[in-house]
Amino acid sequence: MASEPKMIIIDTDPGIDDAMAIFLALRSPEVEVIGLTTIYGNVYTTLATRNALHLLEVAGRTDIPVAEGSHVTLTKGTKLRIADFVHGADGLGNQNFPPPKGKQIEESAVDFLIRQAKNNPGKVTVVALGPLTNIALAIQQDPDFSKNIGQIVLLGGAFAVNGNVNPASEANIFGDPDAADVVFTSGADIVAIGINVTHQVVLTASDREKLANSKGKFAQYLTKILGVYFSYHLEAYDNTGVYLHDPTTILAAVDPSLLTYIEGSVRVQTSGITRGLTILYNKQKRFGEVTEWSDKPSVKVAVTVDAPAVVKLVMDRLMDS
Ligand SMILES: O=c1[nH]cnc2c1ncn2[C@@H]1O[C@H](CO)[C@@H](O)[C@H]1O
Repeated sequence: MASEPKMIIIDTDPGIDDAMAIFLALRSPEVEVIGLTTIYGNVYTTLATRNALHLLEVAGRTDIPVAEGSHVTLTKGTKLRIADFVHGADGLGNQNFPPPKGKQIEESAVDFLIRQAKNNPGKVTVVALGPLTNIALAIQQDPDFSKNIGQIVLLGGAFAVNGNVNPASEANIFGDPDAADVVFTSGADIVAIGINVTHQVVLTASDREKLANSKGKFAQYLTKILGVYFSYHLEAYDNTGVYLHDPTTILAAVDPSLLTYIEGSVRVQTSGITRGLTILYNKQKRFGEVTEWSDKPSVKVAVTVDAPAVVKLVMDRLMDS
């Protein structure tokens, strides 16, 4: 294990699986969470900030700053698609938690991301668990951001499989396809974890039972909020388990060897019925014409995952808390 933990910023829209992911990161000695930045997606940004503060209070980690992110898409769109039907109206399984005592920092998420990357060049990993608006804004506002940021590990895309918003599009990319295209073509070191991979990582009803029976503080909390997430998976997929999208993405940052990757350039469809579609060009053919695909930087896209190892790590770390 590396002696110095990797600094990570989690860009998040909590979210039930975000809550699991944040707790998992806090229980992972390989990484040090230096901040949470918030975004819309599972909830609106204001509620994402409130939930991020609440989760840090539950974890006893109010030393970690929360910076509030964008309320609108990169193109200033305000018609957001919020997945309250997946996570509950409060984003955390309709539990009526009290409002957090703490507040977000004055600095915006974008300024926080830019500053942390600049102060620690090559050292900070952003784990992006929602739509990519904040990251795209950082790239646009600071020409050095793509170089300064160590790595961007993002949950997004449906590579050669159907989406979860519609057959074409995965939710985080659909939330801001313009931002996603900016990020994928930025030249930063990018690892994309799509639902082609996260749909293989399932927490079963019996795993949930184990969480419920363990004494872990995080396990106890998650047992309460997971109900809504389980109901949604049963209703939408006839699945008695739930997909561990966000926890898998955190573990890709913690231990990249849990997954395998292919490299190529990724572009995102930004309009029409395939809006949000992610296409990987594996660069095996040299096309004659110069197009919007030519000379785009390569990124890594996850293709396989050691699902049993991921589920075991998630369970072990959440129960031992
Ligand atoms: O059917 C869905 N619609 C919208 N969002 C979803 C759905 N299923 C899961 N997520 C949320 O979107 C991310 C993965 O795409 C995850 O954060 C998950 O919580």
